[in-house]
Amino acid sequence: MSVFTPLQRDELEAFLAPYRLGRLRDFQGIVAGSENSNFFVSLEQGEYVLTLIERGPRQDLPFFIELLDVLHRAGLPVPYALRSEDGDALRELAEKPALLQPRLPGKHVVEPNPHQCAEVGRLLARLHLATREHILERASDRGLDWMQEQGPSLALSLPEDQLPLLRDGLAEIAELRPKLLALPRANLHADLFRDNVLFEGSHLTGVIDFYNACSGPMLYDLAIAVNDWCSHPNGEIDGERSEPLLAAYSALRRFTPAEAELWQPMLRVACVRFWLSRLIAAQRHEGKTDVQVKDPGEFHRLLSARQHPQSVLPFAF
Ligand SMILES: Nc1ncnc2c1ncn2[C@@H]1O[C@H](COP(=O)(O)OP(=O)(O)OP(=O)(O)O)[C@@H](O)[C@H]1O
Ligand SMILES: N[C@@H](CCO)C(=O)O
Repeated sequence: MSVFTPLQRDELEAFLAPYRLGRLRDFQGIVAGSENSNFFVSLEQGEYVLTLIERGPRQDLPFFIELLDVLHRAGLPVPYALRSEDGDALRELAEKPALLQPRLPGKHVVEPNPHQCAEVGRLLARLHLATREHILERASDRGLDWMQEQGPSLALSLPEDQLPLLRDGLAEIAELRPKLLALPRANLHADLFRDNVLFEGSHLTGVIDFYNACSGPMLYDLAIAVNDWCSHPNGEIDGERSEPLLAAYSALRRFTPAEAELWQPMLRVACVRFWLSRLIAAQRHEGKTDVQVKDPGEFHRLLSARQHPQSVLPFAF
């Protein structure tokens, strides 16, 4: 189970008291998730999620809190940091930065249908439209520079037959970097996988885990989402799911010609990013049975399949 920092009931009760949400009924470590420690917390006044931040620079936490406040005010179904009676959103528990957020309803979908994919496209467009006029600047700590820095040494850990694909991916990123960075920008979720979205039936009820959020090209968010939501097991894109996702997005924000031109490379960039981060996580947690480690090989398959165009951006709509 991915709870890196176990909690005692009395330390949790002391932490929760300043929120004035009533007595602690129950709490439980959350198995899903691989980066932070999360707990479902049941209090007299409702259901909440406590997150202990395990990774990443502490100085960025005010950015996440502010972004979620902006998105919450824009009516998006996101968690946001509750304030203690002293007005503090970011506190400390077990020597880790800690946030208490409302628990959102719904469940993750593993095999999304076209309607759910369209909901994801709409959600992303709303996120981008809510932030693009007043972008909260934060460079991704897993952006293009990070890929260029980490890629070559991680490539050495790969089986020889996978090496050329990663090397080509990194070379393409180096070549296209100025064009990618010139694309229209907003705030991005930058990790919109199925396990970060909640649904009740076909209704999208929550988007969680904004700890990779950053500022950057909006197209990158689409590429990350299409790769995860719309891929067949062999890595190829399923048009039955990608078309509704992209069409629902473009109904709210039209793609530009530059975005249409860079769509295929952007899908590959998003593959490289998660291939690398999964390789790092697999090395870091090797041999541990209590940490959820996602398969890096999935992004090898996706990147192989992305060598040939399978999806077109509907920019001419
Ligand atoms: N606000 C919330 N409402 C409902 N459930 C939540 C909420 N926050 C987290 N969860 C649950 O906790 C799980 C883990 O949360 P999260 O994805 O944020 O963890 P993480 O370790 O940061 O994950 P990841 O591995 O995706 O980076 C989610 O899959 C979800 O089931
Ligand atoms: N969503 C990521 C993990 C968190 O960044 C992945 O599936 O590799």
